[in-house]
Amino acid sequence: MNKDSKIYVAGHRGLVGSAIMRKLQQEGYTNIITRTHKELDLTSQAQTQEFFEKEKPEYVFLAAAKVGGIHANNTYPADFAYINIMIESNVIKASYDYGVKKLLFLGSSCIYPKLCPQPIKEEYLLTGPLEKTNEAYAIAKIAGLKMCQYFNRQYGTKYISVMPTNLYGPNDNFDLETSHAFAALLRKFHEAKINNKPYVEVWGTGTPRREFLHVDDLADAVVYLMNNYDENEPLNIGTGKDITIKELAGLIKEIVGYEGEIKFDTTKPDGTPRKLLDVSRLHATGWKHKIELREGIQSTYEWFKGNWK
Ligand SMILES: NC(=O)C1=CN([C@@H]2O[C@H](COP(=O)(O)OP(=O)(O)OC[C@H]3O[C@@H](n4cnc5c(N)ncnc54)[C@H](OP(=O)(O)O)[C@@H]3O)[C@@H](O)[C@H]2O)C=CC1
Ligand SMILES: C[C@H]1O[C@H](OP(=O)(O)OP(=O)(O)OC[C@H]2O[C@@H](n3cnc4c(=O)[nH]c(N)nc43)[C@H](O)[C@@H]2O)[C@@H](O)[C@@H](O)C1=O
Repeated sequence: MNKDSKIYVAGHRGLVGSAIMRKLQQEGYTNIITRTHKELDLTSQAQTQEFFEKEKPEYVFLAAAKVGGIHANNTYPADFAYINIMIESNVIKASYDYGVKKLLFLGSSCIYPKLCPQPIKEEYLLTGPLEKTNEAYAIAKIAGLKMCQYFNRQYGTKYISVMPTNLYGPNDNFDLETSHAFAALLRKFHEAKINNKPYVEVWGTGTPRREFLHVDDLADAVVYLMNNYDENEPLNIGTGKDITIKELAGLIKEIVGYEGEIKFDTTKPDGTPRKLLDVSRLHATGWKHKIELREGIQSTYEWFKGNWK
């Protein structure tokens, strides 16, 4: 990308899209175009085609999607499959039709089989059954990354796909029903502290292991990869380190300064037992994360206290 290349960030107000915006602006990119969901519904083929025809972006970061935590994924599988497949199909096809030079597609670590060997290498894709709580979303994301590869093969496009681990940071979704674990736990411990609640409820058994990456690191990685990665194979993005949900809850509790108890609600699902990414191919590109988890929790908590309402 040149500093004046026309860059479309789809989903620019979300957790990932807003971090990509900050990164591009910091690095001096001056020609970024955006549309809110209300201005452009990417599930509409007609609206998407019209937008690409008019704007003709040169580079596309596809960070618009229907996203949510374990409960949302498990409750609304039709929405997760339908909306994501529509957005991907429309943006990928319009990018081809209107000559986009390069597109970066955001997948997710949940595309890998539920009981994969750990750490998960990119080649384990489609080698076993998926985790049921997010199967619909995973199927949609697999369709997206495969479609990128098929367009590259048939039409010679330059589409790359990345598979990030669980993300957190500013502009996350803190709704307790639909959010991911990190955001929910940060809010729960904060509210329990200010309301003097005797305990915080953590879903599931606390034994599942997850890998957490700060979204500013993710944005740094995707801008770097847009400029430096051209392979057809999807690339994992993570830290290469994981912890249990119980350990995460303990860390957040400590950083928030909450002194009550933690209770586990085992009526809630655990999801996949472990999904630690193998990041050796990512490291071989020359990129590595910078923000460690403790520091990331601290800065996200500061952001949350100042910005979340
Ligand atoms: N969060 C995570 O832990 C992870 C996220 N990812 C991937 O990163 C990407 C972004 O996720 P994240 O930032 O967390 O999600 P968010 O929910 O924070 O943001 C999604 C964005 O997509 C927009 N959007 C949704 N539907 C439409 C639509 N029909 N038309 C136009 N825009 C739409 C939303 O706009 P609006 O707000 O106006 O509705 C919002 O800006 C996704 O592809 C996700 O799979 C991958 C791994 C982990
Ligand atoms: C990124 C990834 O995110 C999703 O997968 P997930 O990692 O299983 O999602 P999660 O972050 O919501 O939960 C992680 C773990 O944490 C536990 N947990 C404890 N307490 C709370 C809690 O209060 N809220 C939530 N949501 N989970 C909690 C929860 O029970 C589970 O064991 C995919 O659907 C898919 O969208 C995807 O790609």
